[in-house]
Amino acid sequence: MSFFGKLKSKLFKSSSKLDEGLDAIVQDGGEETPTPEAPPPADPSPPAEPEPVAPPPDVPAPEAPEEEPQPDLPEPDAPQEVPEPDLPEPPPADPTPPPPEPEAPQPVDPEPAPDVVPPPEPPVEMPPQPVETPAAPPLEVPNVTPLETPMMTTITAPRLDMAEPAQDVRKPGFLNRILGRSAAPTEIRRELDDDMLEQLEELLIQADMGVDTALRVTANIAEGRFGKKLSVREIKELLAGEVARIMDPVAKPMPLYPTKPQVVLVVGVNGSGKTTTIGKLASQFRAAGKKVVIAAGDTFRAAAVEQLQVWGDRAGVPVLTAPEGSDPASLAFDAMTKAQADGADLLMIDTAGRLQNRQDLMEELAKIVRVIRKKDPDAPHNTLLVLDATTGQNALSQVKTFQQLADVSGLVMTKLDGTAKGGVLVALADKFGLPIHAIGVGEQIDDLQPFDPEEFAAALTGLEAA
Ligand SMILES: Nc1nc2c(ncn2[C@@H]2O[C@H](COP(=O)(O)OP(=O)(O)OP(=O)(O)O)[C@@H](O)[C@H]2O)c(=O)[nH]1
Repeated sequence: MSFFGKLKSKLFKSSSKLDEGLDAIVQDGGEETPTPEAPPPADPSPPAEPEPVAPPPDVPAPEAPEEEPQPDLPEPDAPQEVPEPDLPEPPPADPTPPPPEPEAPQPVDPEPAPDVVPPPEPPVEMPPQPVETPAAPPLEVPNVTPLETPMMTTITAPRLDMAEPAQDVRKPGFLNRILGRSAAPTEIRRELDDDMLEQLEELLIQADMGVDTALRVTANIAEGRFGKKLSVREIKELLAGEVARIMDPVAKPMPLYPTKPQVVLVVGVNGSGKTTTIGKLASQFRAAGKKVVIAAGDTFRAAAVEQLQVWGDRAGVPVLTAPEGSDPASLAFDAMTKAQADGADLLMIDTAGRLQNRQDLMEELAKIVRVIRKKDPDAPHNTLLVLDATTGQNALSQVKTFQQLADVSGLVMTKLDGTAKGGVLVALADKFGLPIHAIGVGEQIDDLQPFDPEEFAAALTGLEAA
């Protein structure tokens, strides 16, 4: 919940893009319909109405959840014994289901009092959910097991079968009452047809999910729902469910092994966030009690080395450097020797990211690997590819390229904060199935989070926390 709030706010650009797009799609040809059961939008009171269907007439119905679907009969409450069919007094010309009592102050009031008394009920629209304790453990620091258990999600995938619609934004609250509209909760729904599907596909492509993934996702959403009327909320839930389903298999923290030192080679194009990510990871591992050594393998750029030293200081981890222009493989060898001598748990090796000269880079990486294998034939134990989310679809070609250059074992996606291209992560998962170990959501040392598919899906689609 706390993490969700943080991630959601970090991913606001992606989610608002989808949000706005979905609103526009549903409004385009959609029509206002009463919300099926109109549960009160997330409020602080104990929910009293467990009944899934058949909204009670107007009575607040404090308890006594009617057990059968007949809404017509006015509750056995004292006051209105009168027939009064099912239409409550504020009839906003609806189809069938009686509008479920506009201002129903839910929990409290002992007596009905139809709609006279506007209860104070604060006009909460979005749940405030501001501060939150960071809670979520940083980057999984699994213990010594080759195949870590992600420990994070318990797949609560928002299963949707359109029966659990609901608290769509439009809340018939205070303002409506003041304006004299008794405002039965309504929401716009649009029938799912070819046209709408096409618009959805388009929107997902724009959100950087890629054509193939967008087509697959929309096809899954459409399955069994063609011709049905869907609200924005329902579409978001369906979408989030699909995204989570794709992402779930790849959400894996970086595995830790008993080997000492475990060698982590970090690759990626210049500027993707390698240095920053190494610093963040080193800090998290150190906080978890691991002894870490960093090797500044991008010896071609003095600035890169300096930057890594700054991060090493922040993380409280030693950084081994070599003179500018020296052989990175030789530095890696020295670093390996030192890490072994020091009994370090982890050796993280930064590398250059000059894709302009792919051949040179390939040889350089291959040489680093060759050299460290003289010390440990199994090294590197992880090869992390760091990708910048703001590059959108370009991240896909970077994965392809680096898979040719190195034996990529997992991904870290940086800069998910402040980009509208977060959907590319879905495309990556769908296309390559490489483990996503962590996501970068800012420039601070603690802005690296474990990847949680459900939270990511909810944040990406703009779904409110349940
Ligand atoms: N907003 C945001 N910025 C990030 C994130 N990760 C890295 N950055 C920024 O991206 C820029 C590049 O990050 P570096 O870590 O230097 O990237 P690099 O891959 O090491 O780049 P080179 O040293 O040029 O190879 C820096 O300004 C970082 O602060 C992130 O998750 N969010």
